[in-house]
This record gives sequence, C-alpha cells and structure tokens, in this order.
Amino acid sequence: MRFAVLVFPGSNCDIDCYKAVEETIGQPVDYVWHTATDLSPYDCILVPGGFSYGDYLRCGAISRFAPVMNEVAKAAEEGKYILGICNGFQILTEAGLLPGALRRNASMKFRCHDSVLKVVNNSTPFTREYAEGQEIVIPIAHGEGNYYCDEETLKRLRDNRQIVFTYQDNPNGSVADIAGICNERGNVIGMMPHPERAVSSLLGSEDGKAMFTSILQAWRDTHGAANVR
Ligand SMILES: NC(=O)CC[C@H](N)C(=O)O
Repeated sequence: MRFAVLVFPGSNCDIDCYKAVEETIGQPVDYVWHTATDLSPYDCILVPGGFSYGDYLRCGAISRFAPVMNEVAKAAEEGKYILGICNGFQILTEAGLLPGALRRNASMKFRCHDSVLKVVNNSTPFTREYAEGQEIVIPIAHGEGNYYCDEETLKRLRDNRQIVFTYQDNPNGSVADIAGICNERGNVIGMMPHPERAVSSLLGSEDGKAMFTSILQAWRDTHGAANVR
C-alpha cells in the first residue's frame, strides 16, 4: 500500500505524518508537493496539519485551489482513502470534500493540549481497530477548530453515521462536540486532533496508532492478499 503526504507552503505536520506511516505500518510513503498533478500511484492521501499559506483569508481557503486538490477530488471519487488532519481537515472542508466549516475557536485562543476523544463510529476504514465508544487521548493544536454545520447537515451527519470522533471536553465550541467526520461513503475523513502525534509512548500517547493500522487492514481486505504490496 502506498501513501502520499501532501505538502503545501506552510505545512508543518508533514514529517510527523510521514514518520507515523513509516513507524506504525512500514508502508512506502512519499512527500507530494501541492503542484503535483498525478496521485494515481497512491492508495491513501494524507493531508497534514500546519499553516498552509499562512492561514490567510481563512485556514485552508487558499490551499484548496492548489493543483493537487483536483487530484485529491479524483482520488476521493475513486474510493481511495483520504485523511485530513487539522489544517488538512480545514482544506478538505474548504474544498467541499467534507461538509461544514471550521471557525475560530470559541475562546478566540489557540488551544494546544491533549484531548480525550470518543470513537463514535468504528466502522470506517480509519477506525476499525478501535472499539465503539472507546476513549482515546490525542493531542490538539489549533486556532480554528470550531466545527460548524447547519441543523440539516448535522441531521444528515447523524443519520449516515458520519460523526467519527467527538470531544469529551469540547475545547473549541464545535457543534455537537464534533472532532472528526467522514463523507457519506466513508473513504474521506477529517479531524482536528493529531493522531500522527500519538504513535508512541514517548510522545505521550499511542492511541493514534490504530488509525494507521486500520487503514492498512482496510486496504488489504479490499485488495486481497495476492495484491498486497
Ligand atoms: N495544527 C494545525 O494544523 C493548525 C491548523 C490551523 N493553522 C489552525 O490554527 O487552526
């Protein structure tokens, strides 16, 4: 299974994502610059955190026009796995690949600390190795993590089980304590907390590891042992 980690000007969690893939599942992984126009070699696209384009206008509002985003939309359409973390989540909502928007934290402060999440949906390709309702410790680090959607969208998210993670102690004012959501098909997920920063006890938590092992298992299940690479 081959992973791409996208790199925008101002990304700063790209190396963490790369290392998390290398160290948790040992699969081939490449950095892919925002100008790339071909993601066909990749099975999973990681859209990392950071301050792409200096967060100007709104977090992710400029990045979503990067050439690579057309390829991300194509990959989503093809059913490939796409995981947007923090700024990556913001970029995916700005690009319309996930519903809703991320607003300034209700406190108007940048929040950087561990947070306890609840795994609400463990039947996505990204969460299958967690138990439903499991509480996990994953760090957050954001100024615009306040997830917003209207009532109708929230109902749709609930009805389709698109709410993947919620906060136990909502740190930013997000609607319905939402920390992460997926698209209807379940192959595109966005989350504000950083699982790639929780893959070793040295980092304070190993609770993010199962996201990476889940993705690999899901891919192997759908591609059959014969095609495992
Ligand atoms: N760690 C991040 O990706 C931060 C995202 C964004 N720059 C914010 O402050 O909300």
